[in-house]
Amino acid sequence: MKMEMIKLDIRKAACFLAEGAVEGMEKQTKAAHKALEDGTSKGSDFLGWLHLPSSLTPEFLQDIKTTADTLRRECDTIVVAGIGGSYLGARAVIEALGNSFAWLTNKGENPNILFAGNNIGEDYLAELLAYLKGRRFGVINISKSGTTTETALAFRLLRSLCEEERGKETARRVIVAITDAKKGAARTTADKEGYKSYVIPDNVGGRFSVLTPVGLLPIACAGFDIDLLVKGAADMEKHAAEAPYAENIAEQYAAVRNLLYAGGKKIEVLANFQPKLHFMNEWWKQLYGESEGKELKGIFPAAVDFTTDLHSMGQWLQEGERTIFETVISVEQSEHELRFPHDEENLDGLNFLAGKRIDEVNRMAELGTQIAHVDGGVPNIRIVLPRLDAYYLGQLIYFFELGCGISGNVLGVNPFNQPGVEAYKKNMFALLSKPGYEAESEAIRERLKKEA
Ligand SMILES: O=P(O)(O)OC[C@H]1O[C@](O)(CO)[C@@H](O)[C@@H]1O
Repeated sequence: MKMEMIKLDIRKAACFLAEGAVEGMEKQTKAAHKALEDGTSKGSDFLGWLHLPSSLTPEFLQDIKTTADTLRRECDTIVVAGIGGSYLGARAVIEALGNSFAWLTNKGENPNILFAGNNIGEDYLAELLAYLKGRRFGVINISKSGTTTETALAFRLLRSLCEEERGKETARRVIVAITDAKKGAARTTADKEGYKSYVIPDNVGGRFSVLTPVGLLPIACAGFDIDLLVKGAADMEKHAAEAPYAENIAEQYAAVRNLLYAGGKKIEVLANFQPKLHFMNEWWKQLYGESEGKELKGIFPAAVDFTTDLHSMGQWLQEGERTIFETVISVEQSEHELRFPHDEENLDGLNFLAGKRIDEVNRMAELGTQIAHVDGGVPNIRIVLPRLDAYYLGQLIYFFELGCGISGNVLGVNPFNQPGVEAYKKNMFALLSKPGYEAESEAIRERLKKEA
């Protein structure tokens, strides 16, 4: 199979900017990229993702595959417990590569991968436990900090059911922990129980961790090729390190989005025309949202699935407030071939499409949308993938990560922290009277009384 590089087309965005504006960003963008390479960027303790793809050894990847084989042999269902960066990357890749109806059509060749620990929904958890009862299930418990409430809660429930259903000894073989090297509940339990465990490197933040065991183990468990995924990322890493500005797609993306933002485009809408990319949207939203939304700055990352959402959000996108730009992930080739059917009666008047590839119709929907939105005042960036496979997803992941690091530096924020996430946690713990939060508990109760 011929391997190409994914492409970025910024022409329909650059036409909304002053002539030469993108070229004029070269110095600033290159400096922002260099700050990552030199380790002088804000948040430079968290640059472990930058050369991660090229540093993953065959031995390390083999170890992940061996663990995945054990889980695949011993489980018909694997629950991935994690939230944010501790599950979105794995889910994005698994859904992009998998059959859309995998959980219905699966005849046992692959375990079903389910996700938990990403909400506090009592019904969700109760229904999950009811489903797992009597099944040969295993758990991958993922938490960098090892202290996240949502994940810890799910893990308590899953571990106890797993031990109950499968016995303590088997549970030890089918529970795997991916967490900090030393601290946190997930680490302590894993060491005490003798679970197989992997370390999330200190210098890789959750949202940049998909190419660590956080993403690689669930993806390998689902039966997908992690060697190819990592190769795609490593090839993009090499491209980005060497390419001049005009050809450097991560730099170009970072430059254009910052220019659009400075010109009043406060919202970036990531769009796809393949339903399988829905969770890629979700992963991207966390990556850019947590990295740039701080110090009262940052593009708001929104996302849509087309053509589905053209029938719900299409009106707003076409004629709403002109503060948005669109970034479309475009896939050139689909994996199956299916043609538009002919109908004798032609009641819907669609026989003019009969015999055409459905993909061709989708492509025209994509082009028609681009023309309409650009005419409606929405700058458009296109990212083109030859096909949806592990190799090009690897490229896409690294492209987005690097683009994000560079873009955050251009914006002038620390792209690698997320202090704002603590605010809700602090209030929730105060409301639930967590030991150590006595003063906060009292203050928040007083406040609620006054506001009642
Ligand atoms: O892996 P952890 O430590 O459980 O964190 C999960 C997610 O929660 C956050 O820390 C926010 O609270 C994210 O940055 C992270 O991806």
